[in-house]
Amino acid sequence: MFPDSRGVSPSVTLEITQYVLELWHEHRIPIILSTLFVLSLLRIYLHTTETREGPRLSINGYENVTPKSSLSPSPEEKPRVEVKKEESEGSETGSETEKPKTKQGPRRIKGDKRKKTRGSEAARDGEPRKIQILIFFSSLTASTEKITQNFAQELSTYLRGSTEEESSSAFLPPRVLDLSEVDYDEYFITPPKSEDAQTDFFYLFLIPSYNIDTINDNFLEHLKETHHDFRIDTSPLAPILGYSVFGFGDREGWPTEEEGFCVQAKDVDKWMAKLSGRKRAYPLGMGDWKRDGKERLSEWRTGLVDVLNQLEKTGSLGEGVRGSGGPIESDDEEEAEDDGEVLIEEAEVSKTSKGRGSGSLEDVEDIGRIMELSRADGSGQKPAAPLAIDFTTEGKTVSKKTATVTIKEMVPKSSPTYAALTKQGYSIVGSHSGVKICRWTKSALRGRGSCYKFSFYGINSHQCMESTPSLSCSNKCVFCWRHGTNPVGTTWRWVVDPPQLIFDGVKENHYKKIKMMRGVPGVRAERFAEAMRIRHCALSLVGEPIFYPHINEFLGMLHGERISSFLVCNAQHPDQLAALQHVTQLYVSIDASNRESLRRIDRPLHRDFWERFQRCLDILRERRFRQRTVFRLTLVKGFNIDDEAEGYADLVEKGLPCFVEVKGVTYCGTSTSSSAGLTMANVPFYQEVCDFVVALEKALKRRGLAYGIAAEHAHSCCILLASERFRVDSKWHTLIDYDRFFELLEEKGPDGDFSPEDYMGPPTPEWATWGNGGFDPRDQRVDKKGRPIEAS
Ligand SMILES: Cc1cc2nc3c(=O)[nH]c(=O)nc-3n(C[C@H](O)[C@H](O)[C@H](O)COP(=O)(O)O)c2cc1C
Ligand code: SF4
Repeated sequence: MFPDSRGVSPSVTLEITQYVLELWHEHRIPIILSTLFVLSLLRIYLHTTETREGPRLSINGYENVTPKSSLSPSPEEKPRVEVKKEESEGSETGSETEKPKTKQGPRRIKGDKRKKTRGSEAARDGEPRKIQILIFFSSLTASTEKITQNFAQELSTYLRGSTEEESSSAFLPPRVLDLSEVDYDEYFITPPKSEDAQTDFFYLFLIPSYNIDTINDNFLEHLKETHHDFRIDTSPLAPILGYSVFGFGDREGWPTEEEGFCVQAKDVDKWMAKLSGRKRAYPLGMGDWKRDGKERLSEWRTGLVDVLNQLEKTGSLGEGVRGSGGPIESDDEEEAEDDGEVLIEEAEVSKTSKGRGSGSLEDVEDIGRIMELSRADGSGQKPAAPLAIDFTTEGKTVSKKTATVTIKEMVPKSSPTYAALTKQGYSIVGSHSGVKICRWTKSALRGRGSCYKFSFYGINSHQCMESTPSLSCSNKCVFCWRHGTNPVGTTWRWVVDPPQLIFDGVKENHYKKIKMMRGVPGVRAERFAEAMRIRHCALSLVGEPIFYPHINEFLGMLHGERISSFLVCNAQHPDQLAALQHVTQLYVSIDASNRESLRRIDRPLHRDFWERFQRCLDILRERRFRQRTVFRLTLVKGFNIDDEAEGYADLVEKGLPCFVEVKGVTYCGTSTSSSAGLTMANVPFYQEVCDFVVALEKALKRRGLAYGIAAEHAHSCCILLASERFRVDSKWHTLIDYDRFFELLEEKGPDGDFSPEDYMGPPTPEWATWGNGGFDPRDQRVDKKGRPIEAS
């Protein structure tokens, strides 16, 4: 054997190797275990000392996160406003050293790479977050530019306070950006990058409209292209916190929106909704720069400041806006439903009935429902003809059962009725009251037309609250759109909630629902602001309002806040009707012209329903010079139209109401009101309603009664006959002077002696009178899909 190059002989090497192997075989287990232990320690050490930048998925409020001193020292962050030019933006908003933290798909076409890591996602735990408002404007003749500068200054003051000490908010000074100078790619393909990854962005736009080629067209084209570019996410601006648009226009040249008023602001609003994933934080505002521009802008700013303050506090834009609670964004009109609209609808009934079938049927009034269920008997077959049911014929069971009933809540939270009603959009207040925002309120907020009560009586639908203090009723009308879901009873036998609780609750819930409309496309800032003041209350929703034992106190509260009251009753409670104090307008539903027909249609619970009905007409007649009385007729083809004009004329002769409202029943829903056998075929055409009204007018004239056809609202198939008492100098005066009504109430009290003529309003507008259709010319008519309908 020769020694190797280092002078070690091979035999020695072999020995060493054998020795090492022996050692290994002997101690390998402890060696492996110790190595694993050391590696684990190392791993733990590295893990605990690593800098973590976990994603922050939701913003949980900005309040108190930024000490004022941390925002104020930099001159850049003082409450100043300046027009940022394209060149100066780069250093502020983009940081080339900032690395994207998540993978980026091959979507960008130009500009910087899209970085999914936006401010909020990259936030370090506990570090303050900031909100940067960017105010974009365009201006050709410089007026918008000037307004924008002032606006930014004001907004800064409102959000940050006017002094350094006060500026402890999360808001950075707003930045004003001229759309003719900014690089669109920097702001409108993705939100800009913030230097510190701690800033979220909020976009505002002040846009004048031009029907000539301007920078607005380039800008809109860019928004449109971005949205349609298949390589870019359809909502690439979704990371911004929200946006809102205000438009300037000139009503002298472009009087209405259809004629182009503020058309480009509307377009910016539309495209920003798409690009931001519908983060409209506040409705589109519009102003005429020569007339109400400043006023509208300041109104818009007030609403905006509310939203921004909420954003700072909660990190959310509030319900109704995408990304913040339940979005109700939709371009589709919701199903028709309101006090005036009697709907044939059944969709919910069977479901609810099934739900109640599980042993919760305790009241005799539910016999109707039981009967329906048994009729349906699982076969799903509809009865061939409407059933004439007098529920009071179940007399024995009635007395037996009601005698044992203890006082309970009308609609307990745990009941299927509660679930069914809330699912349908009602807010249940206390245990027996409800409020729901009607489709006309939503429609008016979007400038798409008000209900017939605007045309006939001057009620602003967007300022109207639809509610009832009693969800229970004593009829089971065949066309009742909540038939089967609302409780029924002949007497009040439930817990009674105090009126103040109901009053506060219905208002609160109404406003909550209005606020949820903030992000809905087409809602106008001006009407939205007005809607935050309820001026009318339609006591009619579902159920029988005068059933509530404290109805007069409740009315007093409404009137105390100058909220008018339109109360609809079913002519089954003469005693309560006789005790009713002043309401602005008192309705009685007249669903048939004779006893048999009334039994078939209203399916009353009271045995003496016809006598009760007659007594109510007598009371109405007595009251006609104290209350503004109205007969409401709902026409259902095959039930109460044919040959009944004479019978109705007799009833008018008996009750001598101030007005007779005639309305065709409205069809809604996928199936018919099967329990009653109603179908679409029972819905009269408008022409049929017109023919009926003409026949009724003739029948009244034949009786020597001075009534005439005063107004119409073809859109909702409704026509108004009025007593000649409301015709002055050959002009109909169906409108109401609400201010005068409240003055009279204050002067004379709720039982005071004053007559409907004392608060008669100005003449009915020409467009609402008979023969002119009745659609509010301020609004845009749309079809069911929201497409504009051209005026014929
Ligand atoms: C040529 C021209 C076209 C206009 N077109 C419209 C229009 O289509 N719709 C509208 O509402 N206002 C229109 N206006 C009114 C402007 O929008 C309004 O004057 C606005 O306040 C101008 O803002 P600016 O001074 O910042 O450019 C137009 C004004 C001009 C001079
Ligand atoms: S009166 Fe009020 S609640 Fe009734 S339909 Fe009109 S806006 Fe709606």
